[in-house]
Amino acid sequence: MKVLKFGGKSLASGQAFDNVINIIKTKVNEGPIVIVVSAIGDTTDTLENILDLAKTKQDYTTAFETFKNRAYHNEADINTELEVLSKLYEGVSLIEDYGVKIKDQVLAQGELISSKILAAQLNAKGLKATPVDSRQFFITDANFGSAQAIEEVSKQKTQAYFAALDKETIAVVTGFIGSTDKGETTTLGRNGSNYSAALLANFIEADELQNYTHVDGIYTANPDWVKNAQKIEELHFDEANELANFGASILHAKTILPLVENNIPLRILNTLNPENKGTLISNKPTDKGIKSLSVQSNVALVQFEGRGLLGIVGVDARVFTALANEGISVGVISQGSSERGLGFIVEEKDADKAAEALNREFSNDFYTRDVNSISIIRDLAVISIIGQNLSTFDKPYAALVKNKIVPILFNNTVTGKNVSLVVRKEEAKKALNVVHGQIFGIAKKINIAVFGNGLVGGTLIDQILQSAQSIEDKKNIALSIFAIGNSKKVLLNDGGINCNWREEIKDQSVAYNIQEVIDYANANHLENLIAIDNTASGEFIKNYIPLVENGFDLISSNKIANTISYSFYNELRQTLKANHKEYLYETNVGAGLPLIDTIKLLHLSGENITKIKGVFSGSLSYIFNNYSIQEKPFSEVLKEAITKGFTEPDPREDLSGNDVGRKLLILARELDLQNEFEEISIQNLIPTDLQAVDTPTFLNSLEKLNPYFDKIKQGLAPDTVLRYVGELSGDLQKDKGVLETKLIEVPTSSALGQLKGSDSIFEIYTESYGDNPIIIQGAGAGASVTARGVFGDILRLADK
Ligand SMILES: NC(=O)C1=CN([C@@H]2O[C@H](COP(=O)(O)OP(=O)(O)OC[C@H]3O[C@@H](n4cnc5c(N)ncnc54)[C@H](OP(=O)(O)O)[C@@H]3O)[C@@H](O)[C@H]2O)C=CC1
Ligand SMILES: N[C@@H](CC=O)C(=O)O
Repeated sequence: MKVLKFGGKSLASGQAFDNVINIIKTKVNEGPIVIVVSAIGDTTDTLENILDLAKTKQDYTTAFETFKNRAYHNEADINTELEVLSKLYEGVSLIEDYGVKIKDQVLAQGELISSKILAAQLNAKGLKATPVDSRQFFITDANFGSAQAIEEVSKQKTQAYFAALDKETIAVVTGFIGSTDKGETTTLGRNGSNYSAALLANFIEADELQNYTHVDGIYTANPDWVKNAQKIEELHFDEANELANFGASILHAKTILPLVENNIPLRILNTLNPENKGTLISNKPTDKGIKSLSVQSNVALVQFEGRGLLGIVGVDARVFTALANEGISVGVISQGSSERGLGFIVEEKDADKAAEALNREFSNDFYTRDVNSISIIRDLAVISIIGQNLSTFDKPYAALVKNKIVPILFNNTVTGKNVSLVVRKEEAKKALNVVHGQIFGIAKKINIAVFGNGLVGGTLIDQILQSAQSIEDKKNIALSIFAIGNSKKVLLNDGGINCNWREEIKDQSVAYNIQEVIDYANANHLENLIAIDNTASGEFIKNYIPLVENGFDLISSNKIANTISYSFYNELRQTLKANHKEYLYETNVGAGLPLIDTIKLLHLSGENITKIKGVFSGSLSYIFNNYSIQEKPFSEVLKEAITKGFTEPDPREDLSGNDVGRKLLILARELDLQNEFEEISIQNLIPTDLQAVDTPTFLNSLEKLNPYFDKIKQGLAPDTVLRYVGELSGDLQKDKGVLETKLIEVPTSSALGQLKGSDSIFEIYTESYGDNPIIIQGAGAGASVTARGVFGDILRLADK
């Protein structure tokens, strides 16, 4: 025998109801079945609302008429139930009050109607079915509203009923309701229909209880909140019990126990997807480990503090007695060993009542100043990690802090198998996703905002979109670009921007400021945030600190933030530290070459770097490598460098030597030198008349550069070429180094003279390496190598 239980939602819509009939038709061919039903759809709420209208002397009759006229009420003879309701409502409206007994009688009509309608429908489809009022065999205590079955007598009556029932007839039994031994109607409380089904399965020793819901089974987290939540195939009774205790809405602790007694498996199934095998809960051992995350929203923290409470016996007892007297249930509890304060979680609706009860109880202690405050923090949520012990809690906790979510409280259960975190309600969804990703090893989602979609930024976006799937497959990291911003507009998509971004940015982008992007990320609960600066803007860097303070890690190809004042450089790093955020900028020197990381590691390991010199600029390398040996005008070679994407957006940043100066300064600061940009000796290669004009004018006047550079070239000695070099020297153990950039003449046969294309070369001299420097050489400019370098920074951050 199988017991099939159908919830209210399964019976509410046409499609679901048809599925219910089809499921029953199929199951009845496989063996004997008994059906348990809840009230249809929102019936229970509606009946209660009408009751309240009647109590408050409002027009309850219109609402009751609407209820009676529901189309599906024509499908069975439910006059008795409607008559009972009519009388009860009339009585309540007369006396303007009702008690729990009346309420139970009213609500019970929902299940009675439901069982009649389903039985009638089954009969109409040629199956033999009868509605069964469970009040005749579920005998309960008199705890109206949340009654408990008296098992022995209920079992006997149930078995007697089913023994007498024609074996061919399908019983459609009302869930949720019972009666006292005096015949008064009771209801079985929250999840009552599931409890009825479990009791029935126990009493008739069913082979399985199949609970048809509107979801495919139990998930690792609520799939409405966590997109990649996974269905759990099998659970042990103990694990299901834990889940039920922590508020999994499908389960209720008291529904598991009757099944455990007779070892009856419970399968959670979906009426709308009956082919799915759902979740099986049985006594079969399952892999140990974390099973699920649950969230309890709408809770508040009551904080009770008193300096005079240390060592006083009985304070906690008074607190909880005062709450118990008000019928207030307490969740997470926290008390430090100092005994100076006690914090506990209650449902939001009970918070004021709890505070009032404590104020009353401790009024005298306020007077003596032993108690000094009772306060409430509202709008909280509790996230429970079922199956988590503290020994492996470090990663989810660190991930939360990294995402700027610091739990207000956390505790673990005495069994050591569950951890509960109290967080702000508005952070709950993000927190749930962060913890879920960490615990279940499901692709860690990285949400990226790219600022600057020019040569480097645009190439980076394309690279990310092309590689995202393979990175997710190989590294379990899901990269999602949720924002692309330029100097005027931003394109936003919390689900991830796709390959059409160039079109979309034209049609769908909007004017913005940085706070709007931050607000968007928060409103959409986006976790693991990275902001990437691919601009060359001195304005944009003003956004770095707000971004860090709002939970973003930073990556930049833009060199400005690292080369303005040393005080900003320090302030940024302090902000990063205070907010547990990272800033990576490997492409600031040598584009995609691994230079900054190498210098950082050498310095950190205590290696004494004595000098760094070389050709730092990819564009100037390209320009002088070619101009020195080709018969082309300087302006033409410069145009080639611009077209190939080697130069800065304004190429004067390169020709002025500033870009090389910045790179030198960035390396110097990696060595803890505190130089300022103004202290760099820079040879500017731009004739004075072209230094102050705007960028378009300069770009239209490139030929004016030719005489200046021709003269330099003509002065070259035989077998020499021009190279623009940078050098960091001096006593690098002191506060400041000597930084210099200049155009020099080198033998064609020398290492520098042999450079080709846009190659940069960096010679790093250290104490251990002596006269043989570490040499790093390779393409020092170009959108694609630079974007690849930025991509490397993204993966470094994502891996942390
Ligand atoms: N090219 C290379 O080889 C290397 C470049 N870099 C660095 O990469 C960065 C980008 O260079 P590149 O792609 O060539 O530059 P581009 O000029 O091609 O692109 C710059 C982008 O930044 C945007 N932008 C400008 N100001 C702002 C602002 N205030 N807020 C938001 N967006 C802004 C521009 O928007 P709009 O179109 O609206 O103006 C544009 O989308 C530079 O900092 C450069 O130093 C680093 C290493 C190597
Ligand atoms: N314009 C720069 C690009 C990289 O920083 C250069 O030429 O090196």
